[in-house]
Amino acid sequence: MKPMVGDLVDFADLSGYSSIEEILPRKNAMKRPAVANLDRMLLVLSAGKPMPDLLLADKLLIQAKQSGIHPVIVINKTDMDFQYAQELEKQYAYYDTILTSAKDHEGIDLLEEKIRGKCVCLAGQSAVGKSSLINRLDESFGLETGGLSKKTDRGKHTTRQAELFYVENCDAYVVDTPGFSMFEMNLNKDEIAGYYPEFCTFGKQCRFISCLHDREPDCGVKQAVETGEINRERYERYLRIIHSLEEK
Ligand SMILES: Nc1nc2c(ncn2[C@@H]2O[C@H](COP(=O)(O)OP(=O)(O)OP(=O)(O)O)[C@@H](O)[C@H]2O)c(=O)[nH]1
Ligand SMILES: [Zn+2]
Repeated sequence: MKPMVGDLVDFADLSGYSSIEEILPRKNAMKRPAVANLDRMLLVLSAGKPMPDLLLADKLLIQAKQSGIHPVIVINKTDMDFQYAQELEKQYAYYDTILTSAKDHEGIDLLEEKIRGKCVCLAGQSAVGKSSLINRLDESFGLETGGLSKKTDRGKHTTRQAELFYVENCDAYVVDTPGFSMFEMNLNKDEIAGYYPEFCTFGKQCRFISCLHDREPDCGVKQAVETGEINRERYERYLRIIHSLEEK
């Protein structure tokens, strides 16, 4: 077994260095970012540049739930577009969500509440502000942060590897991870809906137990999309995910 960030290990203290003797059993592990033993995954979205890739966000939320890790959505850069930040919050109304601005030191108290006494990772695209938020938790970390590429308006991938920090005033372990955009899911299309908290409520009204909420008649989820109880954009991205899995 290869060690992962977040692993608990038995180690031997040798002169000048330590050697891992055994990796202890993991309570969970995620593939992307590759981190073990998490209590929470903090999915960081940007309300300004770079514009959030919400398909990636939805896939990461599915992965967290599949791994048994509670996701928290952190909508950062609220100073750039507060209205859009609120729109995102609405779109993810079924999730635990906080609004922050690492630049203006806003919402850092909420972030502290979410991580207190826990082991968490910050995940998401490059340049959404993961390292900046960790710096706000303890300025002595002095993590390097990066701007956006002028050409593409995308992040520059400043953080290159996952790294664990201990935040003393919250008694929390926080993993900073490199931003990424590509994400392949290893799931069957009929499993996906079960990872959408809003679908679980309305799916009970579907005529068919195995309803994929796609082309089936009398579908509770589709009805809830029509009445606005389920966010249409979330639903349309769900269809993109299951159709891409069908093609595979
Ligand atoms: N306006 C604004 N800019 C921010 C905020 N948070 C971070 N930034 C800026 O966004 C850029 C990227 O921040 P990082 O903290 O490096 O982002 P990251 O998510 O760690 O990026 P990677 O390490 O590439 O994955 C930097 O120029 C930060 O100063 C914020 O709340 N508001
Ligand atoms: Zn249905």
